[in-house]
Amino acid sequence: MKQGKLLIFSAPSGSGKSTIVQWLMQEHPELNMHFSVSCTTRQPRGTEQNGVEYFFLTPEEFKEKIAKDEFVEYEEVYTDKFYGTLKSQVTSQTAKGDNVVFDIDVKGGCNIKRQYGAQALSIFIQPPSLEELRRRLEGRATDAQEVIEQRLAKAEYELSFAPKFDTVVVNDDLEKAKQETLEKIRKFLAE
Ligand SMILES: Nc1nc2c(ncn2[C@@H]2O[C@H](COP(=O)(O)OP(=O)(O)O)[C@@H](O)[C@H]2O)c(=O)[nH]1
Ligand SMILES: Nc1ncnc2c1ncn2[C@@H]1O[C@H](COP(=O)(O)OP(=O)(O)O)[C@@H](O)[C@H]1O
Repeated sequence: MKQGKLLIFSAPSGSGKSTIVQWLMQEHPELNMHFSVSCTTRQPRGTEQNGVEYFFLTPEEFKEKIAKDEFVEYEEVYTDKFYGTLKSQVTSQTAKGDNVVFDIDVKGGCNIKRQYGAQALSIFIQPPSLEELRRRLEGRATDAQEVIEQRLAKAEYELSFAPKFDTVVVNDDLEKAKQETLEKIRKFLAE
Protein backbone atom coordinates (compact mmCIF):
# COMPACT_ATOMS: atom_id res chain seq x y z
CA MET A 1 0.00 0.00 0.00
CA LYS A 2 1.14 3.54 -0.74
CA GLN A 3 2.57 5.22 2.39
CA GLY A 4 0.96 8.41 3.63
CA LYS A 5 2.80 11.73 3.50
CA LEU A 6 3.69 14.30 6.13
CA LEU A 7 2.40 17.89 6.01
CA ILE A 8 4.31 20.14 8.39
CA PHE A 9 2.95 23.57 9.38
CA SER A 10 5.09 26.00 11.33
CA ALA A 11 4.73 29.70 12.09
CA PRO A 12 5.08 32.21 14.89
CA SER A 13 2.17 31.86 17.32
CA GLY A 14 -0.81 33.88 16.06
CA SER A 15 0.05 33.67 12.33
CA GLY A 16 -3.13 31.75 11.56
CA LYS A 17 -1.70 28.27 11.23
CA SER A 18 -4.42 26.52 13.26
CA THR A 19 -7.15 28.43 11.38
CA ILE A 20 -5.79 27.24 8.02
CA VAL A 21 -5.14 23.66 9.17
CA GLN A 22 -8.63 23.31 10.69
CA TRP A 23 -10.23 24.67 7.53
CA LEU A 24 -8.29 22.19 5.36
CA MET A 25 -9.28 19.27 7.54
CA GLN A 26 -12.95 20.24 7.75
CA GLU A 27 -13.56 21.37 4.19
CA HIS A 28 -11.24 18.99 2.35
CA PRO A 29 -11.71 15.44 3.64
CA GLU A 30 -10.51 14.16 0.25
CA LEU A 31 -6.99 15.18 1.30
CA ASN A 32 -7.14 12.44 3.91
CA MET A 33 -5.36 14.51 6.54
CA HIS A 34 -5.03 13.33 10.13
CA PHE A 35 -3.81 15.64 12.85
CA SER A 36 -0.77 14.51 14.82
CA VAL A 37 -1.75 15.10 18.45
CA SER A 38 1.35 16.31 20.29
CA CYS A 39 2.21 16.08 23.96
CA THR A 40 2.66 19.29 25.93
CA THR A 41 3.36 20.37 29.49
CA ARG A 42 1.41 23.63 29.08
CA GLN A 43 -2.02 23.99 30.67
CA PRO A 44 -5.14 23.38 28.53
CA ARG A 45 -6.88 26.61 27.50
CA GLY A 46 -10.57 27.29 26.81
CA THR A 47 -12.37 24.24 25.47
CA GLU A 48 -9.24 22.19 24.77
CA GLN A 49 -9.59 18.51 25.61
CA ASN A 50 -6.97 15.96 26.51
CA GLY A 51 -6.22 13.75 23.50
CA VAL A 52 -7.89 16.13 21.01
CA GLU A 53 -5.72 19.27 20.69
CA TYR A 54 -2.90 17.85 22.81
CA PHE A 55 -2.07 15.19 25.35
CA PHE A 56 -1.59 17.36 28.42
CA LEU A 57 1.20 15.86 30.53
CA THR A 58 2.99 16.74 33.74
CA PRO A 59 6.73 17.46 33.36
CA GLU A 60 7.39 14.03 34.96
CA GLU A 61 5.17 12.21 32.45
CA PHE A 62 6.84 14.09 29.60
CA LYS A 63 10.33 13.12 30.86
CA GLU A 64 9.25 9.50 31.08
CA LYS A 65 8.29 9.53 27.39
CA ILE A 66 11.68 11.05 26.51
CA ALA A 67 13.40 8.27 28.48
CA LYS A 68 11.34 5.63 26.66
CA ASP A 69 12.29 7.18 23.29
CA GLU A 70 8.64 7.72 22.35
CA PHE A 71 9.18 11.05 20.52
CA VAL A 72 10.15 11.71 16.90
CA GLU A 73 11.18 15.15 18.18
CA TYR A 74 10.53 17.42 21.14
CA GLU A 75 11.42 21.00 22.05
CA GLU A 76 11.23 23.36 24.98
CA VAL A 77 9.23 25.83 22.87
CA TYR A 78 8.77 28.35 25.69
CA THR A 79 10.59 28.37 29.03
CA ASP A 80 9.53 25.23 30.93
CA LYS A 81 6.90 24.43 28.30
CA PHE A 82 7.75 21.25 26.43
CA TYR A 83 6.06 20.04 23.25
CA GLY A 84 6.74 16.74 21.49
CA THR A 85 5.58 14.62 18.55
CA LEU A 86 4.93 10.96 19.31
CA LYS A 87 6.39 8.37 16.96
CA SER A 88 3.12 6.43 17.30
CA GLN A 89 1.14 9.37 15.83
CA VAL A 90 3.24 9.23 12.65
CA THR A 91 3.63 5.52 12.02
CA SER A 92 0.04 4.48 12.75
CA GLN A 93 -1.31 6.90 10.11
CA THR A 94 1.29 6.73 7.34
CA ALA A 95 1.24 2.92 7.40
CA LYS A 96 -2.49 3.06 6.56
CA GLY A 97 -1.80 5.41 3.66
CA ASP A 98 -3.19 8.45 5.51
CA ASN A 99 -1.45 11.84 5.49
CA VAL A 100 -0.34 13.29 8.81
CA VAL A 101 -0.54 16.99 9.66
CA PHE A 102 1.83 18.61 12.13
CA ASP A 103 1.24 21.96 13.84
CA ILE A 104 4.68 22.32 15.28
CA ASP A 105 7.30 24.96 16.14
CA VAL A 106 9.98 26.02 13.62
CA LYS A 107 12.76 23.86 15.05
CA GLY A 108 10.55 20.78 15.31
CA GLY A 109 9.29 21.41 11.75
CA CYS A 110 12.84 21.48 10.36
CA ASN A 111 13.73 18.40 12.42
CA ILE A 112 10.85 16.31 11.03
CA LYS A 113 11.57 17.49 7.48
CA ARG A 114 15.20 16.39 7.89
CA GLN A 115 14.11 12.95 9.07
CA TYR A 116 11.47 12.33 6.39
CA GLY A 117 12.88 14.18 3.34
CA ALA A 118 10.73 13.89 0.21
CA GLN A 119 7.90 12.17 2.14
CA ALA A 120 7.29 15.51 3.91
CA LEU A 121 6.22 18.99 2.78
CA SER A 122 7.16 21.77 5.19
CA ILE A 123 4.99 24.89 5.01
CA PHE A 124 5.78 28.14 6.79
CA ILE A 125 2.75 30.36 7.48
CA GLN A 126 4.01 33.93 7.62
CA PRO A 127 2.11 36.85 9.17
CA PRO A 128 2.08 40.06 7.09
CA SER A 129 3.90 41.97 9.88
CA LEU A 130 4.77 41.85 13.57
CA GLU A 131 2.16 44.56 14.26
CA GLU A 132 -0.55 42.40 12.71
CA LEU A 133 0.71 39.41 14.69
CA ARG A 134 0.21 41.38 17.91
CA ARG A 135 -3.32 42.37 16.81
CA ARG A 136 -4.18 38.73 16.11
CA LEU A 137 -2.81 37.41 19.40
CA GLU A 138 -4.63 40.13 21.34
CA GLY A 139 -7.80 39.61 19.27
CA ARG A 140 -7.76 35.85 19.86
CA ALA A 141 -8.01 36.66 23.58
CA THR A 142 -6.90 33.21 24.71
CA ASP A 143 -3.65 34.17 26.43
CA ALA A 144 -2.64 36.50 29.25
CA GLN A 145 -0.77 39.67 28.16
CA GLU A 146 2.44 38.24 29.63
CA VAL A 147 2.11 35.11 27.49
CA ILE A 148 1.41 37.24 24.41
CA GLU A 149 4.59 39.29 25.03
CA GLN A 150 6.59 36.08 25.42
CA ARG A 151 5.29 34.80 22.09
CA LEU A 152 5.91 38.09 20.28
CA ALA A 153 9.44 38.21 21.67
CA LYS A 154 10.10 34.90 19.96
CA ALA A 155 8.39 35.74 16.66
CA GLU A 156 11.29 37.58 15.03
CA TYR A 157 13.62 34.63 15.66
CA GLU A 158 11.00 32.24 14.28
CA LEU A 159 10.52 34.36 11.14
CA SER A 160 14.22 33.88 10.35
CA PHE A 161 13.47 30.16 9.80
CA ALA A 162 11.17 30.79 6.81
CA PRO A 163 13.87 30.13 4.14
CA LYS A 164 14.52 26.68 5.62
CA PHE A 165 10.99 25.54 4.68
CA ASP A 166 9.91 23.97 1.38
CA THR A 167 7.37 26.72 0.88
CA VAL A 168 6.08 29.95 2.49
CA VAL A 169 2.46 31.16 2.51
CA VAL A 170 1.87 34.76 3.63
CA ASN A 171 -1.37 34.87 5.61
CA ASP A 172 -2.60 38.41 4.92
CA ASP A 173 -5.95 37.78 3.23
CA LEU A 174 -7.17 34.58 4.92
CA GLU A 175 -9.17 33.30 1.93
CA LYS A 176 -6.17 33.70 -0.38
CA ALA A 177 -3.85 31.99 2.10
CA LYS A 178 -6.26 29.05 2.43
CA GLN A 179 -6.49 28.58 -1.34
CA GLU A 180 -2.75 28.92 -1.83
CA THR A 181 -2.06 26.32 0.86
CA LEU A 182 -4.67 23.99 -0.63
CA GLU A 183 -3.07 24.19 -4.09
CA LYS A 184 0.40 23.50 -2.72
CA ILE A 185 -0.80 20.47 -0.80
CA ARG A 186 -2.75 19.07 -3.76
CA LYS A 187 0.33 19.38 -5.95
CA PHE A 188 2.57 17.68 -3.37
CA LEU A 189 0.14 14.82 -2.75
CA ALA A 190 -0.16 14.20 -6.49
CA GLU A 191 3.64 13.87 -6.93
N1 LIG B 1 8.51 21.05 18.48
C1 LIG B 1 7.20 20.94 18.67
N2 LIG B 1 6.42 22.04 18.69
C2 LIG B 1 5.08 21.90 18.86
C3 LIG B 1 4.49 20.62 18.99
N3 LIG B 1 3.15 20.79 19.15
C4 LIG B 1 2.91 22.11 19.09
N4 LIG B 1 4.07 22.80 18.93
C5 LIG B 1 4.26 24.25 18.79
O1 LIG B 1 4.28 24.90 20.03
C6 LIG B 1 3.91 26.27 19.85
C7 LIG B 1 2.87 26.69 20.88
O2 LIG B 1 1.67 26.03 20.64
P1 LIG B 1 0.36 26.39 21.44
O3 LIG B 1 0.69 26.46 22.90
O4 LIG B 1 -0.73 25.45 21.04
O5 LIG B 1 0.03 27.85 20.99
P2 LIG B 1 -0.54 28.50 19.61
O6 LIG B 1 0.37 28.07 18.49
O7 LIG B 1 -0.46 29.95 19.89
O8 LIG B 1 -1.94 28.03 19.41
C8 LIG B 1 3.41 26.39 18.41
O9 LIG B 1 4.46 26.92 17.62
C9 LIG B 1 3.13 24.95 18.05
O10 LIG B 1 3.20 24.75 16.66
C10 LIG B 1 5.34 19.47 18.93
O11 LIG B 1 4.94 18.32 19.04
N5 LIG B 1 6.68 19.71 18.78
N1 LIG C 1 -5.65 36.36 7.59
C1 LIG C 1 -6.13 36.67 8.80
N2 LIG C 1 -6.57 37.92 9.03
C2 LIG C 1 -7.03 38.29 10.25
N3 LIG C 1 -7.10 37.45 11.33
C3 LIG C 1 -6.67 36.20 11.16
C4 LIG C 1 -6.16 35.73 9.90
N4 LIG C 1 -5.79 34.44 10.05
C5 LIG C 1 -6.08 34.11 11.33
N5 LIG C 1 -6.60 35.15 12.01
C6 LIG C 1 -7.00 35.21 13.44
O1 LIG C 1 -5.77 35.38 14.18
C7 LIG C 1 -5.83 34.65 15.41
C8 LIG C 1 -4.66 33.66 15.47
O2 LIG C 1 -4.89 32.60 14.56
P1 LIG C 1 -4.56 31.07 14.93
O3 LIG C 1 -5.03 30.24 13.79
O4 LIG C 1 -5.05 30.75 16.29
O5 LIG C 1 -2.93 31.16 14.94
P2 LIG C 1 -1.78 30.10 15.28
O6 LIG C 1 -2.37 28.73 15.21
O7 LIG C 1 -0.75 30.32 14.21
O8 LIG C 1 -1.27 30.47 16.65
C9 LIG C 1 -7.20 33.97 15.47
O9 LIG C 1 -8.06 34.75 16.25
C10 LIG C 1 -7.64 33.94 13.99
O10 LIG C 1 -9.03 33.97 13.86
